This record gives sequence, C-alpha cells and structure tokens, in this order.
Amino acid sequence: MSVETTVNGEPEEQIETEWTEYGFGGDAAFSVRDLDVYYDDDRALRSIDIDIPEESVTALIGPSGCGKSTFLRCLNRMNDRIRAARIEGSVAFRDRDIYGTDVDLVELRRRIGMVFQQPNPFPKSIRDNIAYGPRKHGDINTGLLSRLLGGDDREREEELVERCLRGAALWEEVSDRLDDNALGLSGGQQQRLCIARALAVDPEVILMDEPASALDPIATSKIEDLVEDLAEEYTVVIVTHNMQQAARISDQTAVFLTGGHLVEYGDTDQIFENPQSQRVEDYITGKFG
Ligand SMILES: Nc1ncnc2c1ncn2[C@@H]1O[C@H](COP(=O)(O)OP(=O)(O)OP(=O)(O)O)[C@@H](O)[C@H]1O
Repeated sequence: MSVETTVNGEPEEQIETEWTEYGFGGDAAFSVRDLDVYYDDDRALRSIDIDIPEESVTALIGPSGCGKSTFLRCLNRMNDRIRAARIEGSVAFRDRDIYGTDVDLVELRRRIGMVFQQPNPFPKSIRDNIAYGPRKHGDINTGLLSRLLGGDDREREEELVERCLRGAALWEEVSDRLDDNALGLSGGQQQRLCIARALAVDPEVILMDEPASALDPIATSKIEDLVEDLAEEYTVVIVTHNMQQAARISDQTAVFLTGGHLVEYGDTDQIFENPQSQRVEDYITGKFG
C-alpha cells in the first residue's frame, strides 16, 4: 500500500507501508486511531492506528527519534506536561477516550503507571518509596491502601511493601533493610524498586521507556524476566532500542521508522522472522538505524 503523507499541508515522500491487520483475538487495552503528535510545527507521529492487547507485552522499536517515547507518553497523557506538544486523533483505554475533558489525570496515571529510563527513586527509605503513592492517593483509612489490603494500617503497609517488592523481584535482596535509603541500592535494584513503586498504586498498565538501557547485562536480564512475569497480571508496553530484548520478552512488536510512521505491527515472532516490509527487514537486520 502506498501512503501519501504531508507535513504542514505539504506533500511529503511516498511511504511504502506494509500493513497487515493484526488480530490478537482478545480485548484491546488501548485503541489508538489516527493519532498525530506535533511539537510546535514539527510532526513527531503520523496517523498511528494500533490496538494494544491486555495482559501481554507490547514492544515499541525503531531508530532514535522515530517517536517511540512520544507514543508511549500519549498512552497516559504525559505529553500534556510538554508545552510544545499537541495531539490529534484518539486514544481509548478500555473503550474510554483518555483525552476527554472529564478525565481525572491523577487517576489515569494511577491506572496507567510509568517507569523511566533512568531509575528515579525518591531519596527516602525503601519502605517509604513504596508507601508514598498509596499515602498520596488518599487517607490511609479510607484511601487506596485500605482498599488494597485488610488489617490495621501498619500491618497493611507492611503487607503492601512486601507484596510490591516481591512483585518486582526485589524482596529477597532488601527485606532486611527496608529502612535504608533507596539511593544506596544498585542501579538495577533501584529500577526494580521503581517498578515496585509503580505496582503500589494498583495499576492496570505499566508503560516502560527503555527501563534497562542504563543497566548492566545481569540487571537487564532480571528486568526482562520481571517484565515477562508482570504481563501475567498487567498490560505492559515497553520501548526498547534492543531488538534482541524485544524479541525475547514481547508478545507483539510495533516498528516505528523515521518520520513518526508506525510501519509494521504484529506478532513478535512474525515481525522478526518474516517481516512484511522491506524497510522493517532492513532495520531489524541492522542495515540501517
Ligand atoms: N519535548 C520535546 N520538544 C520538542 N521536540 C521533541 C520533544 N520530545 C521529542 N521531540 C522530538 O520528537 C521526535 C520523536 O522523539 P522521541 O523521543 O519520541 O523519539 P524516540 O523514538 O523515543 O527516540 P529515542 O529512541 O532516541 O529515545 C524527535 O524528532 C524529537 O526531537
């Protein structure tokens, strides 16, 4: 299929797009339609259409600057914080338009959590890093924490901290030093703590923007195992530069290429073994990018 695109109303290059309808046979967590994103006059994403399934890992890959992080931030409206960013089109989460005027952004970002490239724990104890979100989201007696767990407050907090640290595969390493400052942890441990912190507010989706790119191979491998485990309970969308990582851990892969085009999307094995688009094949075989 040949798709003509325009930049600021001017015809641009003809993009050859091999688009296969990707049926994953389940419910979509996100349905994105005709999404364009601009930073001032520069268009970063072009006419993106994609359905992202529940409880699986979706990898976003592509060369630097193709719009992966921009797309990820559209899924929980983090681009709202960038003054230059403007969005057209629609993003529905569980069939509800997240760009509607009635959307509570704090609640949206509680349901759709985010983990960033650089681990960014608070300069507080390991315990406080986990408990911070639930405390912030409401009174401990009437808020989220009491909905999540039974028992008295202190017991609830202890249980929550343990459950989240176990969920992030960190408990065994830190259970005897919960009151130590989180900044004393290794980079890989800090990143798992950030994942535990994201889990503490009971999210439904975890967005990850290159969560292992600052880590060594052993820490990276722990994050990869964790991502696969998390997808049993959560919907995970992960940006990665590392194609082997995408191939290892994701169920479906979306390939963005220069200019903000989503060029191919499908089952990860199919994308890596039998891509429909020559440009995608060139990219994943290292001919460019
Ligand atoms: N805050 C911003 N203000 C202006 N332009 C931006 C901003 N963030 C991103 N861009 C531009 O949007 C385009 C897409 O950037 P984005 O960071 O989404 O790409 P990416 O694929 O995630 O890149 P990388 O892999 O290098 O992180 C780039 O041209 C970038 O310069």
